Amino acid sequence: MDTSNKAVIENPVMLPGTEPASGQRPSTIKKAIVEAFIKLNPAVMIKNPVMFTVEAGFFITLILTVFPGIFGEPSDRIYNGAVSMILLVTILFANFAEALAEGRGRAQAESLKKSKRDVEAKLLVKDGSIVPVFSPELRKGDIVLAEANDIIPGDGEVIEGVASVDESAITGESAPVIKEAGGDFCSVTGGTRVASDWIKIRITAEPGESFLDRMISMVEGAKRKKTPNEIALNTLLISLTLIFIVVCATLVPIGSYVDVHIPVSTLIALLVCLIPTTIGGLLSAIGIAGMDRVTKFNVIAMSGKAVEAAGDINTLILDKTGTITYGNRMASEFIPCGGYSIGELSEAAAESSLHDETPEGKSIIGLSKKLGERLPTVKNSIGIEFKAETRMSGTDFPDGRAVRKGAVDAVRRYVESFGGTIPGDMDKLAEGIAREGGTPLAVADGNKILGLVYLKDTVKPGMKERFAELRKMGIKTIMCTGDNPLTAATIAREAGVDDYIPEARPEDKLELIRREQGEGKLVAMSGDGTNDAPALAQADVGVAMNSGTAAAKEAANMVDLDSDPTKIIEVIAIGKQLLMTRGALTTFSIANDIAKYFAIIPAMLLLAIPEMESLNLMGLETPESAILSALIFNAVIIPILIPLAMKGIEYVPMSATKLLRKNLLIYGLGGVVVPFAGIKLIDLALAFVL
Ligand SMILES: Nc1ncnc2c1ncn2[C@@H]1O[C@H](COP(=O)(O)OP(=O)(O)OP(=O)(O)O)[C@@H](O)[C@H]1O
Ligand SMILES: [K+]
Ligand SMILES: [Mg+2]
Repeated sequence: MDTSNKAVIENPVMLPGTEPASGQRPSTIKKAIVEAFIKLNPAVMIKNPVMFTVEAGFFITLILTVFPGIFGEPSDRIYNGAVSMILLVTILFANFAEALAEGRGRAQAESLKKSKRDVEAKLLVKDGSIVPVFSPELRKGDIVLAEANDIIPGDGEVIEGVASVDESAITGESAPVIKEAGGDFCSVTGGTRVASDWIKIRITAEPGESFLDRMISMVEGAKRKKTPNEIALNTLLISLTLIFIVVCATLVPIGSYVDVHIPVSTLIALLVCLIPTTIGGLLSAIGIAGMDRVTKFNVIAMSGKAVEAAGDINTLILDKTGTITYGNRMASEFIPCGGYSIGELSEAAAESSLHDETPEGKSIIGLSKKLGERLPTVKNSIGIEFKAETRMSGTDFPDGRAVRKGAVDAVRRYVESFGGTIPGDMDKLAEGIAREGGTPLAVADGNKILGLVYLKDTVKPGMKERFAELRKMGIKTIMCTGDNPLTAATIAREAGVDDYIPEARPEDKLELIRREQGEGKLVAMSGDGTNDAPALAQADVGVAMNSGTAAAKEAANMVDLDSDPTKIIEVIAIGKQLLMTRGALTTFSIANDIAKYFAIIPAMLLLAIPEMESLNLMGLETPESAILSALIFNAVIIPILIPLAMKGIEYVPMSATKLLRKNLLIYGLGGVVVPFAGIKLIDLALAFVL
């Protein structure tokens, strides 16, 4: 596979607000200009009622340019033409902003599509033979073989074998990752490549519904739905537009009553200046650019709503293994108790893991082999699969013997239910392991506990600093783990989370989220396992680790390609930025319109009653040039604000009230002052040119 297949998400560690505003390639700009014209189609424009109103104004003034007397009274053809052209440019500017934002996503989608080519798959059929088929023909449930250098033909779960897989086509990360059956590392993504060895994969996605498909349609914006926040704002903008249409229309009878004739072009100019065209023109670009920024951090957000919700998160709940830690819990030591020998323990531990496909189970077999243990035979024995509910796994032998291993409290209960006793030294030894942050597994043969397995896992680096950052943002972090209280406490301390909940079953994780939400909080959840899926679905923002299971990724509304649980920090910042940018530009747009009103109304009156020269407070040249200047300002403010809309307002952690005051001062007051200066300058320039 060539390296151009990388989904170039160029600089994953770039912080929000630091990205270059004008980092557009000329070809992207050229495409956006063409798109801006295509979007003039009224059937497309109607989706944006504010700009559609401007377009209607454009058509009316265009007609007036050709037939100046069509509405009875004669009017100035050149003036009508000027208004008409400025309106056209205003619409084009707004369309350009949207096209530019969409273009970025499309470029990303293109590089993703390159990794989504149809490949030949090795379909395994019932009689064990291999039939070559094309990847689009694969259905959910099909079993395929993927060997070294094969492109994995679809999303699925490894059911047999171990292989290293190069996922750079999707994650941009060049180091191959190990994929194996069982546990939380069994999911594979179509389009990635087997680097060595082989695996058998059960396909889990129907054609066209794969992870890559969802990713492409997301970054392409094809399935982009308006978020609740956008819908609310849109309603406000439509209401304002309707109000101003009524206001401008009523000026006609009022004018004729006092025998003042107001030209239609002037009325339309006034209307366009009054309706919120700045925010109306930039609104969708702000949303698209926000999603795009999330993708830049290697996070695939399945909805804009989730990104916005991230901006208001109060609580972050994290799974431990595979999320805060790397999740390759490896057996590192056998610690016998109750006077049993290490050999007896090692044998029972291996027996209990005969059918256990999880990394934990396999590593126990591995350690046992290393200690020279001969592996017991599997013949006729029955595997008891590990379940998050029972927190145990094991083997039942034909002679009635049952060996189990699992969380210490679970095995204790199991043994006690068969009338067994607990070795006196077990708790102390288990405590020792847990205190070091390890996970102790107790091993039982029938109703006897033979000892413990020491499972080691490593906390991902940099967690403490990142959680401290979340604290500064006012977000509470809670680690929720199936592990025992002591191990949980140690890892919680090491990672620096605010709180932890040990011995949590999947329903406990779900319950915790519901409880927090019940208190009116917005909750984010990071997780990787199938047992995290219900919680990921319930959370307002569910972030699945890319290393996690298909179920987790399916349930979540975001997937972090780097499997970094603290990536939520960037997503939160982007969400806040998105909400702030939208709020600030709305404030600016409305403040602007008020200022334009005061510039244009005196000019209108002057046009009708030239004696009222005292109304010309701004000292504008002629009434016509005053109106055209206001209209030109109204148009050019859109492209001037495109970089801000795309880049977003920089988010600095501070209290909400402080933030509001700051933004009101800058964008509210600024919005009132700027147009006066701008209109005056344009008026001077017009006088100079004409
Ligand atoms: N293969 C296994 N066989 C027996 N017991 C296991 C096995 N794997 C894990 N356990 C025990 O079950 C407990 C719960 O494991 P699980 O992987 O479900 O945790 P979890 O709920 O995902 O929490 P987290 O991922 O946050 O640690 C573990 O702490 C361990 O004691
Ligand atoms: K306006
Ligand atoms: Mg887990």
